[in-house]
This record gives sequence, structure tokens and C-alpha cells, in this order.
Amino acid sequence: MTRTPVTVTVTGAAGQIGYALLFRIASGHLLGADVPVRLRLLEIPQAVKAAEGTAMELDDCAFPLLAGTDIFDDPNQAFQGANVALLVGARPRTKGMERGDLLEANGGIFKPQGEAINAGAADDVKVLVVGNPANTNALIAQQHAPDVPAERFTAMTRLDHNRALAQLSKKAGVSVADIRRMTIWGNHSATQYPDVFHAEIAGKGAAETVNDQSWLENDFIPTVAKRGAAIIEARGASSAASAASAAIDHVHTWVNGTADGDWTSMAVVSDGSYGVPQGLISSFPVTTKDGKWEIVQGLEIDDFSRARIDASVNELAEERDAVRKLGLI
Ligand SMILES: NC(=O)c1ccc[n+]([C@@H]2O[C@H](COP(=O)([O-])OP(=O)(O)OC[C@H]3O[C@@H](n4cnc5c(N)ncnc54)[C@H](O)[C@@H]3O)[C@@H](O)[C@H]2O)c1
Ligand SMILES: O=C(O)C[C@H](O)C(=O)O
Repeated sequence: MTRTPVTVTVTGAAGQIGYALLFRIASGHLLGADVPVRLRLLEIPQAVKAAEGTAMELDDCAFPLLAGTDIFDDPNQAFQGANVALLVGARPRTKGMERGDLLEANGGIFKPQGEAINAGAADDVKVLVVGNPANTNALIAQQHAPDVPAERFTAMTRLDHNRALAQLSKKAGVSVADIRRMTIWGNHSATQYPDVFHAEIAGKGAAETVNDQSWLENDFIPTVAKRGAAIIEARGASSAASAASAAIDHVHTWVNGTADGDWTSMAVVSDGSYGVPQGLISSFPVTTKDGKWEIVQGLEIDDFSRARIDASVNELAEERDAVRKLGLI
């Protein structure tokens, strides 16, 4: 193998998403089947031993693309030279706990991690925040990395996007591969707005094809938006394999590009598009090319969609104000 390995830092490596994620990164699903990777894992001191166990298993898989695994309990070391940073480690929401309660618990984690990325990551670093509340955690990290271009900080709504594809494909009796241009707007929370009004099924408008406004309003939107809570209720733990799979999809699409005529959903720093206040990390329809994303412009937003986008964006603004009050940004 002649190519220089890409350094991928994963936080929360000993957690349940970490366990579902690391093997797929090491086997080439994150960056491509010809791209060697070097893993740098970050855990809290109490979980380092468990991360070492996972690293032993990674060794035992004999992945040809895996150039090595190092484990740290210090963010400054873990993010050293990172080309891709997956910020997964956080406190997961447990039964009965609201996401808002997580702000204070998790905010403190993302400030030092942003600083460490600023200090030591590679010039081309791409950051994906998975740990909840993902959008606002990404904002905190981004605000503490002034030397890294803001557009390199993203948060994950790809799981919501994939959930929306799955629900629509079932309703329409088509494969997910037949659906294009799905959009998640706003926050990765129950206020998110999964929007099918620009989506297409086999080239035709998805909303017209389904032709069931009551299903869209009363079934599709709440099912997608509350799927995280439904998984917690059913499993007694938050989604892990599907979250890991979505993280792989997010970075793979960011690096390798969206298909012609299609887009994806990513929470990215707003430039004011669609009335989303500048600076908030909000989910938008985006295209990607050559490792860069762009917000899809010019979509018509009707009153139904406008109200839902505004509700989710208002929640993001409230979260931003709350972390500002806590001195986290
Ligand atoms: N954005 C999404 O779509 C999405 C989907 C599912 C889960 N999540 C979130 O992802 C996060 C991780 O979920 P999980 O199920 O893997 O949780 P988990 O509790 O199984 O694992 C979290 C891991 O993070 C570690 N950790 C805690 N603080 C850390 C720190 N400061 N630095 C490094 N590691 C740290 C913990 O030791 C633990 O091993 C949660 O916040 C969860 O809510 C997000
Ligand atoms: O922890 C959660 O809120 C659930 C998670 O974000 C999910 O969408 O599955």
C-alpha cells in the first residue's frame, strides 16, 4: 500500500456507536476501499480499558486498510493530525430525559475538543458531531476552533434522512434507491422537519405520488422526528448501529460527492439561506463535491413547510442562547 493513511479520530470509542462504527471505518466503508486509515481513539480514563479491548478486536480482524490504532484520554493528543474527526462521545439520552437536559452535561465536553481540533488537527480536517445535542455541540466545538474554517464543522442528521427514506419507501412500496431529494431541516431533535415536498419517487413528485396529506402530517413527520425516542423505548438504549451507519454515510458523501440530481441532509453552519440565522448549525439539503458542501438554493417553501422549519430553527436559537448563558460559547 503506497497511499498515506488518512487519520480518523473517533471520540466515545468504547461506547455502543463506537463499537458499531470502528470496524466499518477500518474495513474501508468511510473513505473508500482503497484508502488506508489510522485510527486515533479518545475515551474518558475509566473507559480506556474497554477501548483497548475494541482495539484488540480491530487487530484480530486483520483489516488490510488499517494502518494502526492509538488510544488516548487527552483530546489534544487524540486530535493530533486528524483529517476526519467523529465526535461521538457524549452522554446518551436515557428514558424520560429531554434533550434540553443534555446541554449542560455535554457542553463541557465539546469546548475542549474544539480547542484541541483547533490546536492540532490537520489543515483539511472535517468534523462530524454525532453526540447529542448534536447541532449545538457542533456549534460549541466550532466556536472554540477559530482557525478552522466554520464549514468544516457539521452535525449529523443523516440518520433522520435515512429514516425518512425508509418510511417513504414503505408507504410508496418502492426501494429507497428510487427516492431522491429527501430533506431534513433544522435540529436533530423532535422538532426537525422531514420534508418530502421536493423529494421524488422514480422521477415524480413524492407528495403527489403518495397523495395522502394526512399520512404526511400525522404519520410520516412524527414517526421520523420521534424515531430516536421510539428506539430508546424499544431497546432501552439509543440507536447505535443505524447511527454508526449514518455517520459512515455522512462522511462518505461529504468526501465522495452526492449523485447527479440528488442531495443529502447535513447540519451545517447557516449562511442565512432559507431565513435560518447565520451561524446556527442547522440541517439543510446539501450537495457535495470535491470534499465541499453547498446548500441547495432556490427551493420553494410553502406555509406548511415554513412553519415547521421555523419551529426547529427557533429551538436551535434557544439552545444557542442557553449555551451562551452557560458561558460555553
Ligand atoms: N445524531 C444522531 O443521529 C445520533 C443518533 C444516535 C445517538 N446519538 C448520540 O451519540 C452519542 C453516543 O451514543 P452511544 O450510544 O455510543 O453512547 P454510549 O454511552 O454507549 O457511549 C458514549 C461513550 O462516550 C464516552 N465519552 C463520554 N465523555 C467523553 C469524552 N469527554 N471524551 C471521549 N469520550 C467520552 C463514554 O465513556 C462512552 O464510552 C449520544 O450523545 C447519543 O445521544 C446521536
Ligand atoms: O439520543 C437520542 O435522542 C436518540 C438519537 O439521537 C436518535 O436519533 O436515535
